[in-house]
Amino acid sequence: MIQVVCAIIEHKGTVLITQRSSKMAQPLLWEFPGGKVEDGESETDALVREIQEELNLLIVPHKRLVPVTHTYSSSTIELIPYTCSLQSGNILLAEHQAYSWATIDTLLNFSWCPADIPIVEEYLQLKRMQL
Ligand SMILES: Nc1nc2c([nH]c(=O)n2[C@H]2C[C@H](O)[C@@H](COP(=O)(O)OP(=O)(O)OP(=O)(O)O)O2)c(=O)[nH]1
Repeated sequence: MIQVVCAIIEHKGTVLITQRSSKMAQPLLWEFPGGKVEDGESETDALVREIQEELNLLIVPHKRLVPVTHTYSSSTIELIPYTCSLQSGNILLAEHQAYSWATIDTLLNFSWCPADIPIVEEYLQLKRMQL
């Protein structure tokens, strides 16, 4: 199974979400940015590396949420989410089509990659408990 880490980057009451480009797998769907964990790499090292490469941002991972296993037509992934904070950098999109700093109450309005939906739901539940 392919392990994919993704970052829920929280900043000023919003979270960063990204739209996959037409050339990527799951084209034009929205996701939490991240990517595959390489051999010998920790989940959090992979996350920090991917966000630097894809978005030019330095992040700090915090809480690991519940991983989601999802089977797409060509492969099965384990998608492992972490809440993260932003340390520094300005967004430069290397691969994605678009990004949005989305407020919590708009998250369900986006067309998500299917594997992300349980993660969005868990995250919304966490946020409601914190209110
Ligand atoms: N990064 C990321 N990938 C996701 C999410 N949800 C989801 O289903 N995926 C899928 C899409 C891809 O099939 C796979 C991750 O591939 P990727 O293309 O983002 O990873 P990568 O940057 O390491 O890829 P590569 O081009 O180096 O192979 O996981 C998500 O929230 N974030």
